[in-house]
Amino acid sequence: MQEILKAGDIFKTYGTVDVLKGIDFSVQQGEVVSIVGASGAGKSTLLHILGSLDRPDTGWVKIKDEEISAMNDKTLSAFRNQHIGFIFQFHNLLPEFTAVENVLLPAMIGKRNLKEAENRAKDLLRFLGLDHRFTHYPNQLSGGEQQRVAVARSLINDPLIVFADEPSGNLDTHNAEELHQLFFDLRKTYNQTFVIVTHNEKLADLSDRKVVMQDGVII
Ligand SMILES: Nc1ncnc2c1ncn2[C@@H]1O[C@H](COP(=O)(O)OP(=O)(O)OP(=O)(O)O)[C@@H](O)[C@H]1O
Repeated sequence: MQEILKAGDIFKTYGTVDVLKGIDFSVQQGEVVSIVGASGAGKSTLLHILGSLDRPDTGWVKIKDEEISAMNDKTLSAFRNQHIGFIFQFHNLLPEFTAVENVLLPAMIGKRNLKEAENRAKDLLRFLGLDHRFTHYPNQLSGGEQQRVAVARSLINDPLIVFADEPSGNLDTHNAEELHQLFFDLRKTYNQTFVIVTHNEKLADLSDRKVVMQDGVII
């Protein structure tokens, strides 16, 4: 298996709080890795740094041999749009855009071929069981469906890796389990790599690897 992400010696302090205290982390292509641990352990902070949404105070992050932690903001922003997908607890869909249009947004920002992107958006929505929802607006979709649109949006640019922060935290048990199954279906069909911060023990147990954090370190 090929290593898709590698990070080392990551430290992060907010004010007087040492949030991350020397983290080493790696992910193989096609792996589904869960990061678990008590509230305040530093999971989201780590995820944001691995996903280039925040920078470490010291340490480095490489995605497919590109040292993203050394990139300037402009280069990093382009790399992020092209190669990294995100799913958050709240889907953050734009209410005035349809399901397909919401999925297309990262492709529009990245100035992709929009006809191709639209076909991919529809393929992804079909894969996620939303073939009958292309022209629906977010307020016409259930919570589980809205989150599946957000999953499709995270995948539109065919990212190397998707980072998810509590993706099922806002869903009931049934919808959460459906969403978790979709991550494994996407891995199986597209060899998609996921790093997921979760408090959901079932998802963590199903993952290929469960990384446990406590007080800013991996235990
Ligand atoms: N932007 C910030 N400014 C100041 N402190 C922050 C910031 N972000 C996080 N922290 C602090 O860093 C610590 C770790 O936060 P983080 O969100 O990474 O934890 P977590 O393990 O994801 O927790 P949870 O499971 O509750 O989401 C907490 O003490 C938090 O208050």
